Amino acid sequence: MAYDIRVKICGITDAAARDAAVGAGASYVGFAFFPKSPRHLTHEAARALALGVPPGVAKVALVVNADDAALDALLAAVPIDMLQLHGAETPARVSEVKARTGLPVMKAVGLADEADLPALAEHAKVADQLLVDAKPPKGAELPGGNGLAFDWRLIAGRRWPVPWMLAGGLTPANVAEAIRLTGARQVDVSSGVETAPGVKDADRIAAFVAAAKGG
Ligand SMILES: O=C(O)c1ccccc1NCC(=O)[C@H](O)[C@H](O)COP(=O)(O)O
Repeated sequence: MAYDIRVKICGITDAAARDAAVGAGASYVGFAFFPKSPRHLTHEAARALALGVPPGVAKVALVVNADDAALDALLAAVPIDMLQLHGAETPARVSEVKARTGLPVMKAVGLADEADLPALAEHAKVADQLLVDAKPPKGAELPGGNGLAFDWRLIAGRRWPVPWMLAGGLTPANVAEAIRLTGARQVDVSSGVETAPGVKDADRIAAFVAAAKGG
């Protein structure tokens, strides 16, 4: 049976991956703007990729603790539909970014244990969506996109008053079980559809979307 699960393919770095994501039925494509990331894009590269995304597929820009000048420059250069704040942004900063940009904002919150859950509730008061992700290990280079899962039982049965997306260590092999355990209606993947950091694989993207949608 096929389910109405919405999929985001994050960290797209080339046209082949973008087209694979769109062709497979992804609802969102994510572009990363974080220079330490193997998925980092220049504004020029992102603009070219974004212009090839059809209507109906949301273009998400992932930023980390971006200041106003960085956001202004990004949005002047790249046609974006949603911002994903993936750093230590506070709820107040989420509100500021929404007001300044006029774009919907998805706030990523990393989970390792129960102590991390209140941050989700706080951000749910201001963000348009939540990205419920694994907390990066101490000292990690990247605040996300590490291919690590958290214990999905932490959020089983929990709900927030805004749409949310499950992320962290998802793969074509485990995404159906993750959806079953958590009740997620949206899922996000980066590492799990790559052959190497930053190198997306079209077959893995297709397999992930099919597995997520129950097909
Ligand atoms: O992907 C990156 O390199 C990255 C860099 C800085 C902040 C976030 C980053 N990625 C976030 C994601 O790709 C996803 O939204 C999420 O963390 C899941 O990633 P993965 O566990 O690799 O599927």
